[in-house]
Amino acid sequence: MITPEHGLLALPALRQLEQNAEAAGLQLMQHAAQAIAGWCQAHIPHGAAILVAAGPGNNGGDAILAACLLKQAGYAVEVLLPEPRVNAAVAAALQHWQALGGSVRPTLGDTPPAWLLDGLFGVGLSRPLGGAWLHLIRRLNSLPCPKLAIDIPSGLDAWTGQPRGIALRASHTLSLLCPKPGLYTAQGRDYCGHTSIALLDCPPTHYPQASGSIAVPQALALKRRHSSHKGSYGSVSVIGGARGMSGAAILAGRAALALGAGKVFVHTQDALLLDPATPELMLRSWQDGMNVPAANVMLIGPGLGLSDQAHQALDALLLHDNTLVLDADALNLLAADSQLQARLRQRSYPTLLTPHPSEAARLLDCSTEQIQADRIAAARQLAQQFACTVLLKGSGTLLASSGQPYRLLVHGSPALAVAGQGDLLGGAICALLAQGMPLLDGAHLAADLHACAGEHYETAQGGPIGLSASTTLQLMSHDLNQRLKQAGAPAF
Ligand SMILES: NC(=O)C1=CN([C@@H]2O[C@H](COP(=O)(O)OP(=O)(O)OC[C@H]3O[C@@H](n4cnc5c(N)ncnc54)[C@H](OP(=O)(O)O)[C@@H]3O)[C@@H](O)[C@H]2O)[C@@H](O)CC1
Ligand SMILES: [K+]
Repeated sequence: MITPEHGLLALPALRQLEQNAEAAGLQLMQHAAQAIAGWCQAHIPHGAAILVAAGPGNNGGDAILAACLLKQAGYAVEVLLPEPRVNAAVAAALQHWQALGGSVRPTLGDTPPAWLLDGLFGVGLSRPLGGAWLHLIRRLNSLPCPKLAIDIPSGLDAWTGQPRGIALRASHTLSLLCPKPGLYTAQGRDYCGHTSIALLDCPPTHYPQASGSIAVPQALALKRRHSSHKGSYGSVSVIGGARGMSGAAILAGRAALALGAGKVFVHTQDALLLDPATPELMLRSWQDGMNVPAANVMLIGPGLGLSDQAHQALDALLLHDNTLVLDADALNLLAADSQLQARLRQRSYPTLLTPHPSEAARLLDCSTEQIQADRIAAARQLAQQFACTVLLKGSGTLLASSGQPYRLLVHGSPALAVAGQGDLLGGAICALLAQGMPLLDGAHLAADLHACAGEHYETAQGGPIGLSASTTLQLMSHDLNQRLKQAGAPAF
C-alpha cells in the first residue's frame, strides 16, 4: 500500500482525487491557501513585501487566497494578474482579495519584492508557454529575490520534470496534495529548489491507486544474526575490466565488499595480482572461465569493452540461472545485437539493466533527448521491451519493472557526476542482492544509499566537487549501518 505522501499519481488519478475531495465537501483551495500562507509565515520575515503572481486557473486561485491570508497577517502583498480571463474560482478569490482592499496589477512593476509567490500555472499546464508568458517568466526569473512556486514551478511539466517553453526557477516549491515526479526527475531539481509537500488534510481514502512511489525500502532484510559467517551473505562476481579498464571492475568489486557481500570475485581481461587497497577481492582473468556457484549475483559490464571476447562472455552469462546485473558496455553490446536481446527476454531469473540516459537511448534506438523528455515512459518501455527490471540513472533515478508501480529517487547530487560512480552503484546493488534482498528493493535501496552519499558529501563540503570512490563507499556503508540500527528485529 503506497501512502499519500509517497504516491505518484498520473494526471487522470490526480483529477479523480480532486473530484473525490470535492464530493466529500473538502474545500481544497482554502486548504491550499492555508498551507501556502503557513509556509510563508514560517519562512518569510513578518511584514515583508510579497508579490503574488496569479494565473487564470486554480493555481492562481490558490495564490490569491493565500495573498488574502498573508495580507491579513500583516505582509505587504501585491497581486500580479497578467491574464484577465480567469476561471470562476479565481474570480471568486479576486472578489475576496478586493473586498480586503487588495489591488491588482496587470504588469510587473520596477521595484523588486522581497519574495515572489508563483501561482501562474500548476498541473493544468496543457501546452508549451509562448508569447507574453515567455517574456514575463524571463523577467520573474531575473528578479533578485527568493521565489516560492505553488504546487510546481510555472512552466515545468509536473510529470516529466522538463520546462515547456520556459519555466520559473524557484528557490522553494510547496507541492499540494501529493508529490509529483516532475519535482524530482530530469530538470525538476534545478527548477524546484527545496521542495516540500502539503497533503491538505485530505483523507487517505480519497487517494486513487498510485502509479509510482518515492518510498524507499527498509534495510530490515539485511539485519545480521550473530551466528553468521561470510557464506551467509552471498557472493558477487564482477565481469569487466578489459585491458586498460580494469579500474572500473575493481571499483565495482570494492563497492560489493563495502556494502556487505560475503565474497567478491573480479574477472578482468588480464589477471591482476592484487588490489592493494582491497586485498579481500579475489581476482581472476577471463581465461579462468566464468564458472561461478549458482548462488552468485553477477555484474557484467564495468570496463568490459566491446570485443568478441566480451560479447561471448555476455552471451554465456545470459544463460546462467542466477541474478544478473547488466551495466555499461554490457548494455552497449546488448543494444547492438538482437540475438542477445532475445536471449535476455527468455531469461527466467532476475535481471537488472542499469543504463544512463545515453545507454538507454541506444537500447531504445532513439536520442538521449527523447529519453530525457519523458524518463518515466522510457524506464517503463525498457522494462517491458526487455522483460526485466530497469534502473534509469540521471537526476531523479527511476526504477521500473513490468506490473509494478515505478519507483523514483528523490535524493541525489551532482557530486556523483564523476567517473567511477556508476561502477560503485553496480557493485553496491549486487551486494544487497547477494544478501538476499529482492531485485527491485535491493536496487532501490542501493541507489538511495548512493544518492544520499552524494548529498551528504555536498552538505559536508559545502559543494559537489571532489567526491572520490573511497569516500562514497565510506558514506554508503555508514548510512547503511545507521539504517540497520533504526530497523526493527532481524528478519529470521
Ligand atoms: N489537483 C488538485 O487536486 C488540486 C489543485 N490545486 C491547484 O490547482 C492547480 C491546477 O489547477 P488547474 O487545473 O485549474 O490548472 P492551472 O495549472 O491553474 O492552469 C490552467 C489554466 O492555464 C491555462 N493554460 C494551460 N497551459 C497554458 C499555456 N501553455 N499557455 C497559456 N495558458 C495555459 C489553461 O487554459 P486552457 O488550457 O483552458 O486554455 C487554464 O486557464 C494545481 O496546480 C494546484 O495549484 C489545489 O487547489 C488543490 C488541489
Ligand atoms: K506555479
